[in-house]
Amino acid sequence: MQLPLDIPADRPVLIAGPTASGKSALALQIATTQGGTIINADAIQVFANWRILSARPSAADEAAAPHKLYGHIAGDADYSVGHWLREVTSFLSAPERPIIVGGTGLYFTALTEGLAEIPPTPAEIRAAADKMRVEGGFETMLSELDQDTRQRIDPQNPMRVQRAWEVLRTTGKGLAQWQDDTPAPHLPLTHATAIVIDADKQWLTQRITQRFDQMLQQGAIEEARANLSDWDPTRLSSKTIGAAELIAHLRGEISLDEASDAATIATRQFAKRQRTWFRARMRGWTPIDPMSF
Ligand SMILES: Nc1ncnc2c1ncn2[C@@H]1O[C@H](COP(=O)(O)OP(=O)(O)OP(=O)(O)O)[C@@H](O)[C@H]1O
Repeated sequence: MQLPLDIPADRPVLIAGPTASGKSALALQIATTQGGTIINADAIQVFANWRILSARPSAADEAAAPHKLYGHIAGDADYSVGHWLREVTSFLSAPERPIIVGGTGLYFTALTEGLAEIPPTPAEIRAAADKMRVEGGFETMLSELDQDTRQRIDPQNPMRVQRAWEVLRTTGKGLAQWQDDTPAPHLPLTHATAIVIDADKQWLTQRITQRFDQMLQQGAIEEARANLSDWDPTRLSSKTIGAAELIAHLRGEISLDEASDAATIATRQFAKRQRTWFRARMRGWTPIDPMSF
C-alpha cells in the first residue's frame, strides 16, 4: 500500500476524520512503514469500558505499533479537552514521532491553536440567556457585551451573541479577552503534517451501516451486558454511540433491529457534525480521499 502523500518521517502527524473514514488504518500504515507512536485524539476511545463500540484498535493493531491514550480512563471518570492536552504534550517531546489520530476536532484545534479554558456556563445563566434570546432580548445581550467582543463576533448570529454574553456573565471577562489570553499552542500547525480525511458521503454512510453489524459480530452486546449493572446515562463514557441503544435492548425496551437502526442513524448524524466542524475549523489541513490509501 502506498502512502497517499509525501509524509516527512521526522515531523508529528495529525490525522482527523469523520467516524468510520479509515483514519486509524492510515495511522497504522504510517507507523508501520515509517515508525512512530499512535496517539488517540478521540474523546470516547479514552474510556476503558466500551472497547468494541468505540472501535478501539485491536490487539493485532496494538502489536504492530505502539498505541497511547486508548482505554486508560475508567468508565465512571470525567475527561476533558484540558486533560487530553496535558496528556498529549508528554508525547510531543518523546523520541518516537507522534501520530495523533482521532475524530474529536476540538482536541486538534486546542493542540494547534491553543486552548482558552473558559469555565462552563452554570445552568441558571444558560436558562436566563435562552429566555432572553427567545423573548426578544437579543439587542440587550448585544449591548451588554464589552466593546472588544462586540467588534470581534458576528452580531447577526444569535448563538454567537448568546455564547459571548454567557461567557461574560459567568466569568466577568469578555470573550475577546479570553481569546487574547489563550496560551500559545503546544503544536502549531506549521510544525506538523496535518491530514483530514474527506470521505464521500455515500461511501461513508455505507461504511457506518456495515460497521455497526461488525461491532455486533465482535461482541458489542456482551460488552453492553458487562456495563448493564452500573449503567449511568449521565457519564461521559455513556455517550458512546450505540451504548444507550444496546442497554435499552438488553432491558427489553427495544428490539435489536431498533437498537441497531437508532445507533446507525446517530452515527450518521455524528459524522455530519464532525464534517461540519472540520470544514469550519480545519482550513489549513490537507484533505485526503480515503480511496487513495
Ligand atoms: N465523541 C464521540 N461521541 C460518541 N461516540 C463516539 C465518539 N467518538 C467515537 N464514537 C463512537 O466510537 C466509534 C468509533 O469512532 P471512529 O469511527 O472515529 O473510530 P476509528 O475506528 O478509530 O475511526 P476510523 O474508522 O476512521 O479509523 C464510532 O462508532 C462512534 O459511534
